[in-house]
Amino acid sequence: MSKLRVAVIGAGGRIGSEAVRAVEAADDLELVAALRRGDSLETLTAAHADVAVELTHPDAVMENLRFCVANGIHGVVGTTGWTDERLALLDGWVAASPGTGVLIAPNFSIGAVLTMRFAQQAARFFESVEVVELHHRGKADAPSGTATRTAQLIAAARERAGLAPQQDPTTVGLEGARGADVDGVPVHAVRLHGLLAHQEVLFGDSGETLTIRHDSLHHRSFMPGILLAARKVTERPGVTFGLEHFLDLD
Ligand SMILES: NC(=O)C1=CN([C@@H]2O[C@H](COP(=O)(O)OP(=O)(O)OC[C@H]3O[C@@H](n4cnc5c(N)ncnc54)[C@H](OP(=O)(O)O)[C@@H]3O)[C@@H](O)[C@H]2O)C=CC1
Ligand SMILES: O=C(O)C1=N[C@H](C(=O)O)C[C@H](O)C1
Repeated sequence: MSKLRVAVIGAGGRIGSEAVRAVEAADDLELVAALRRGDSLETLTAAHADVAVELTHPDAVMENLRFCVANGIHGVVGTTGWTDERLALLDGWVAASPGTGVLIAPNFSIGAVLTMRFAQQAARFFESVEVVELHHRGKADAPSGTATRTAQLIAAARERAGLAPQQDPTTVGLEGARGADVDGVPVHAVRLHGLLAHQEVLFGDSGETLTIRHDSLHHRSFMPGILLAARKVTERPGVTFGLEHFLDLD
């Protein structure tokens, strides 16, 4: 059987370089291109890539995806910075390229995907909830894509359960002291040398708290998710948001 032809865009980066090694090590995948900043996207078509793994920067991801989708190259996207406007744009491109699939995963690590799922399950049982994400100093953006997604999923679960919005009677003496408001869920971002990617979801109610914590200690933690997505995205036309849709979690 012929191997799936995979390219990595952002191959010189922290996660991109790990992805290059992971694709090279996979028996059923062939690394056909490894693009760094400044490399031409035409390399992807010249290399007949089936799938492009996009791991660059929020400023670069849209142009890269526009090119891939227009050329029928499936996308596996880890780059952050997703907004409703960006998703609508991508939806339009994909609609014009039938059969092409794009998976956007706020987090490729299985533990982080489970954290989001567990947080969704817990959300309706607790009066209050806050998210703390902690990352390395080189991170491009704040809050993390994972924290934003986690907060959105929690907020939706609370709303479905008919929970009242969280009240915060605190007087804020300094702007930012209570974090960012993501759909009513406070999200706090820590940037610390020595860390990689970590998240705590803190739930509280009368006389008890529940903390769900996940730690990515090495970029290897994202590789099984990336490889799985590369293998499955070719069978999933359209835009999919979240690796959980490619996993059997139930
Ligand atoms: N979904 C997930 O599970 C994960 C997502 N991420 C996300 O992935 C993205 C990258 O993270 P990280 O690896 O830490 O960042 P890095 O800065 O280490 O790597 C990004 C790389 O992309 C390169 N680059 C920038 N623009 C382009 C372009 N147009 N074409 C090709 N290469 C380009 C950069 O080049 P240069 O160095 O010259 O700027 C850099 O080498 C971030 O958005 C991050 O949040 C990270 C980890 C896990
Ligand atoms: O920049 C990172 O490092 C990470 N980015 C993603 C995010 O913003 O959620 C995933 C993971 O947290 C690592």
